[in-house]
Amino acid sequence: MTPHVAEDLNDVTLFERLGGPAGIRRIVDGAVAAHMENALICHRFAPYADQPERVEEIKAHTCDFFAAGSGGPDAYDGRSMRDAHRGMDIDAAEYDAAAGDILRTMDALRYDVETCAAVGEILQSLKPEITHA
Ligand code: HEM
Repeated sequence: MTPHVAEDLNDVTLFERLGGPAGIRRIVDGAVAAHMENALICHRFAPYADQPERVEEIKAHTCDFFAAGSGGPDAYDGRSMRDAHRGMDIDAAEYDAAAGDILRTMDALRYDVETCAAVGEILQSLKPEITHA
């Protein structure tokens, strides 16, 4: 491999490594399905079981948020993470459960270790905004 090619590979954004909008959507679909089965947090999502349109909206916003935050072309113009979770009083264990669902979903979808680690770092950075909002 020539140095030039190696440099180009390093320039690939996280958004591209996630597989763009389709890849992010697969992760969000898998993570939400996992949240529904996760004993620690399923009660947070249970009220939406009979609101498929609202679930679709939340998923779409989450995809847009991850796309913008990973270097995608479109800006995220939705609510801040603090505003989206305000009043829920999500604790650290619940947060870690949700983050674990996302990373296990990525593992199952066979994302490489570096890409999972990059998402893990972003999730850690969001924790103070989302917990006890
Ligand atoms: C892991 C990082 C997380 C991210 C990136 C994230 C992202 C989002 C986004 C973008 C929305 C949509 C807001 C909207 O439609 O305007 C949302 C809504 C929601 N999130 Fe999260 N979230 C995270 C963690 C959590 C956790 C840990 C819980 C609970 C255990 C949770 C529960 C919810 C619920 C119940 C809603 C729906 C709120 C509503 O109906 O307005 N989220 N989240």
